[in-house]
Amino acid sequence: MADSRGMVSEALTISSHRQGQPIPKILLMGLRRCGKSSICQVMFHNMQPLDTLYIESTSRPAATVFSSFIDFEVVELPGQTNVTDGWNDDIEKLFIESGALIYVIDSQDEYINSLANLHSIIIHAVQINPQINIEVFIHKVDDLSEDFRLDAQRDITQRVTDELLDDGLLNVPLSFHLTSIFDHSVYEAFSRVVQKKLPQLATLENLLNVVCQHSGIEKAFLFDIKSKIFVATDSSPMDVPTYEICTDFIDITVDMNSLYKIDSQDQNAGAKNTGDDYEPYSSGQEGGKKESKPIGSTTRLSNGLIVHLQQMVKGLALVCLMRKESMPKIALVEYNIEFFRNALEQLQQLA
Ligand SMILES: Nc1nc2c(ncn2[C@@H]2O[C@H](COP(=O)(O)OP(=O)(O)OP(=O)(O)O)[C@@H](O)[C@H]2O)c(=O)[nH]1
Repeated sequence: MADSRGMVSEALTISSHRQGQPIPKILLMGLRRCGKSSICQVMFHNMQPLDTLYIESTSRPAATVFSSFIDFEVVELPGQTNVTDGWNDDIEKLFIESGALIYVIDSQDEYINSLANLHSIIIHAVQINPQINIEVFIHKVDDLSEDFRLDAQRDITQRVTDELLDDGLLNVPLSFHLTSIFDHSVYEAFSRVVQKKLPQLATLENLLNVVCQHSGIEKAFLFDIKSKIFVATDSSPMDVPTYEICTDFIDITVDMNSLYKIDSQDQNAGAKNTGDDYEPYSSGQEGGKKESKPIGSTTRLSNGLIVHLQQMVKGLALVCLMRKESMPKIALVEYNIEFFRNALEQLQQLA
């Protein structure tokens, strides 16, 4: 088995590059069995949460390219990797290339060792790259009651920040998220991590605000269809049920879309184009992309709300919720969304 330095070197070797530059990384770290591989498999490889019970322990670094508005590479380091074990150029390079470090803590286990490990990693990481966002996932909270979750979050936050204060580190960009692969929390947390690294976030949010205001839309999300990470949303308040409705609607639309998938021969014959539009995530390699074939769908929920999904650029979809009164204006909604799509295309070209 490779030692820690070997692991770090290997993580750099498997990294992807675009136009000669390394793709910005999101590091995924944590002690063994804390749930790192499960998060990656569920989010980026469509694994069912219960199937993660059979995942074998990771012994080598693994990389997944997350291709969204801008590209990221999620690099998982095996639990036994000790990046604080001596200093070398590879460790420095790894932290410099990383925009965020997600540290996963198993909340169902004794977390004292995790906190000590996290502390030494933060000290190293911020020394090398003060801009790196440290994102702590307090994970596997599905088995904890609401009170216990909040207690765990309070306790972990307090201990981590106190220790950093003792070391004179006051301004570490540090966030804490309660997560589980058995609900939407891990998607929301990952979305927040990605959003912090999007230079275009403010522009995207403003654009979404304008679309909502002029189209009678109550809430709009710009989702990455494959991972269900939302890269932006408008400024109206967000609640979990709304988010869940939108992500479930993506699943339904994609499933329906696959049911009525038309093969390339039919397309050549001029058949209506409703096929699958995105390729699976590549594992650290740039894969050949299929041509984009937009998907879209609208439905009315039992509570009267309308959900509308329209695919935008690069595997992104706009999912919005409207009141039924907006339904007669659906042509206007689509017209405004078309403007939004054009703006996205322009932003993407600038990126
Ligand atoms: N209850 C619960 N169990 C989870 C969750 N996420 C992962 N697990 C379980 O935790 C165990 C370990 O998950 P892994 O993903 O293999 O952990 P890892 O951090 O990749 O482990 P190493 O590869 O050894 O470093 C598996 O049995 C998962 O089913 C979660 O959100 N809730």
